[in-house]
Amino acid sequence: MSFFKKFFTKEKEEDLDKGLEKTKSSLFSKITKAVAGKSTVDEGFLDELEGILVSADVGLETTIKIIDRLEERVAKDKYINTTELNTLLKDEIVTLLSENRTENFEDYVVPEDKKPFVILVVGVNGVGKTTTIGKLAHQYKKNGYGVVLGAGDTFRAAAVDQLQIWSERVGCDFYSKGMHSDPAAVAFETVQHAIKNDLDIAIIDTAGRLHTKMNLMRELSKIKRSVSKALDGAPHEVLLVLDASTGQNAFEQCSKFTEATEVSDLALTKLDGTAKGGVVLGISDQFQIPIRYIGVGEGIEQLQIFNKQAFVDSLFSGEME
Ligand SMILES: Nc1nc2c(ncn2[C@@H]2O[C@H](COP(=O)(O)OP(=O)(O)OP(=O)(O)O)[C@@H](O)[C@H]2O)c(=O)[nH]1
Repeated sequence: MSFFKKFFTKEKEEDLDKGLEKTKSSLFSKITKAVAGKSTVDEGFLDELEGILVSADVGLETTIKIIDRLEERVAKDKYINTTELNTLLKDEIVTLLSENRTENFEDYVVPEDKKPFVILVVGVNGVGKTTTIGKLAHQYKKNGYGVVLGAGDTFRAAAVDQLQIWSERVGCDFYSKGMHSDPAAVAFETVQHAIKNDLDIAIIDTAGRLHTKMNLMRELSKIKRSVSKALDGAPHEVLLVLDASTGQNAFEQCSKFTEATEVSDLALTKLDGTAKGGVVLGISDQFQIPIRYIGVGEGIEQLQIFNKQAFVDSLFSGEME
């Protein structure tokens, strides 16, 4: 059985379909309507498509890329009926996602030679950072890993408390030095805690305040330095969490964080509550950082490993019949 079939259960597929409903009805049903009955791809259609993609927060640059490619393919392949055009569009979107190193990765697994595997989670307040950390810890625990959560967002009492609640819910370790403690010290000691207790994974929360780029840069590099002092080669993953429903704001945050630190992976949350699912395409294209996870609901199981084919299939599903 292929990985895709084994891992992508019926339940997950339904979650994804439901999670993408709003994007689907705003973005892709508009596309399908524009496509319907067309036998040539003319200027008018391309203009219409451009407008639809831009309004779904795909971003202008990425939209132009998609349109250009479509034009090229259509000229080359001497097109076309409606279903073929739809397939071409799907192909181009999957290709675009592949070019951005968004490879399908298999299950919640970390390399054996990196123990503890240290994940630094960054992003502004309210994007779903704590929830994403909790969901991640849950998945790793389910796969038999020992996990500790480090409360590195020490600026708000609620952040520390919420993380503790998640650790209790998941049944994993929790490390905190309380509110107003030095986040770099928390990060250092969380890694030490993992080493001492023979744990496999340390997931460290950070505050990610965006007041100035310099401050953010200083804060994150201090945390990174202290993590690498605790364990050579760590952090192994810097995960930036973005709220997909904020559309263009998510682009801006991604830009600020990637300027401030090296981000290795992205999680896009709250796709279920938004029609702006197009940001997935735009962000992965513009920043060339793999999208690793998508949040499709508040439930503990509703953090999915991003699968580009499943994503595109779901977006286009139920259309064109
Ligand atoms: N619908 C939906 N809600 C989500 C998702 N991810 C997180 N949320 C909700 O978003 C809200 C904010 O999530 P938090 O995890 O508290 O966000 P945070 O970034 O840690 O923000 P603070 O803790 O407020 O700093 C919560 O109500 C979550 O349940 C998602 O994928 N879908």
